[in-house]
Amino acid sequence: MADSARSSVRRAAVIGGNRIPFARSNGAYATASNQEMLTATLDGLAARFGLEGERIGEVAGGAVLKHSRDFNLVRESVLGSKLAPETAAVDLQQACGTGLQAINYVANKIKLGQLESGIGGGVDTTSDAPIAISEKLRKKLIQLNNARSTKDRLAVLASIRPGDIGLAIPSNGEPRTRLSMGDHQALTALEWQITREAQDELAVTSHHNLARSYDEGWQDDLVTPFRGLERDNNLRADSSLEKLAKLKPVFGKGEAATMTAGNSTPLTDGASAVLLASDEWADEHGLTPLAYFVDSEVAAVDFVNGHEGLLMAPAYAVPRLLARHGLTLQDFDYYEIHEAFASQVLSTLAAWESPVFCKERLGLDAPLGSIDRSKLNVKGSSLAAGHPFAATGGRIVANTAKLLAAKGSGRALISVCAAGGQGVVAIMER
Ligand SMILES: CC(=O)CC(=O)SCCNC(=O)CCNC(=O)[C@H](O)C(C)(C)COP(=O)(O)OP(=O)(O)OC[C@H]1O[C@@H](n2cnc3c(N)ncnc32)[C@H](O)[C@@H]1OP(=O)(O)O
Repeated sequence: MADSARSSVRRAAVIGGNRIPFARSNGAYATASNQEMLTATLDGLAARFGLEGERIGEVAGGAVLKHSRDFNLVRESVLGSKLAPETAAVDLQQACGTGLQAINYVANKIKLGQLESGIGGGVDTTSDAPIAISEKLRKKLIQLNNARSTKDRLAVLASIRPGDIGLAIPSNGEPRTRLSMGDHQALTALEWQITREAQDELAVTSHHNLARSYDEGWQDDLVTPFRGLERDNNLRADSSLEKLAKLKPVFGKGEAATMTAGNSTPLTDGASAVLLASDEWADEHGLTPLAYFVDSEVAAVDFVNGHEGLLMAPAYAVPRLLARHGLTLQDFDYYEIHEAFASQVLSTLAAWESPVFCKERLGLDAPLGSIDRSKLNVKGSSLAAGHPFAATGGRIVANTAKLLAAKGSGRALISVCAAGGQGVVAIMER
């Protein structure tokens, strides 16, 4: 057991996690709701760990895209599940950091003695996205609802102009810059001189690693079949550099146009959940922890004024976490870096290797240095599995816990970039 895990007064044990297979949007789960997917995932966890009818301390989770009916999404999912109805639940949201933050929330409460057991996770669907009506029409409808007389109601109705009638469809854009996340990242990739070839190579490795993990039975903890799916349907086991080289760029312009549908995550639907507990609770339930959730850090960057790339916050969060634990970037057996885009991973790694970035932006005397790339996303990551925003953190933590358990002992670094210029990172150990 590594020092930082041992020194905690109470540890947050990761008992295990699961997820439904992830599906490309508008496909297998086109008619599935967030609640249906999260409930199925919670039921999967309950069945696997004998939690049916059991009161869990708290379930934390969320979705990035929510309908107004989903204001209490996690609690409603718990009520629909086989967990005891007395299980409390909370909704959290930090864009793609949601799942990892939910797990961090539960882990911290366990460490503080506020919880003995908890579940952290998340769900998202871009197929069942919440389409709203235009702002003007919405305001008129509120006036209509508040009108006290028929005359007032008719007056409001008469004031509605054809131009007021419209839809507000959620987009992948940053509200303050109006650029999509892909277009933002294309600029960052150019800044760090990340080539199309290097991005495609990372994408192929992700597909091959995930395909191998299925072949070797690693993904035996998925909740299957779910709506007919047995495995992530974005996975292309036959992915190759030649096939990826044929794809046209979809983000960025001119020399920034290096990102394609193949080296960017697809829009995805899915859910994940992870069971955490104190050592005592695990013992009482005859469950053996796979690993421990040691600590987490969050950072934000000023992308609005162009001071930093939108998805570069993990590059800042990781050194803070390393400093708190007296660790170097090389002190890890596994690196799980969420592949929002291949170039996001590569820009982050390049920044840590850069003496200028590390000195001027991180205030370090020496660069953090490079990582052993054979330890990176060894069972594939979001490029291959897909990225249902809030569900990615749970996928990564559950996978990392299994990796550490299989190895017997070791330490892993997790990094997840998020919209709004934020990043959530964590350390796990066994
Ligand atoms: C949210 C946060 O907080 C932080 C983050 O994570 S940031 C990341 C958030 N996520 C995103 O921004 C999603 C980005 N992705 C997208 O918007 C879309 O998937 C996209 C614009 C990149 C592509 O959309 P699309 O064009 O509908 O994709 P799709 O039709 O599936 O693929 C286009 C072509 O590429 C091909 N293709 C895709 N992946 C491939 C691969 N790995 N190998 C070979 N071919 C591939 C497809 O077969 C398809 O070919 P055809 O046109 O011949 O059918």
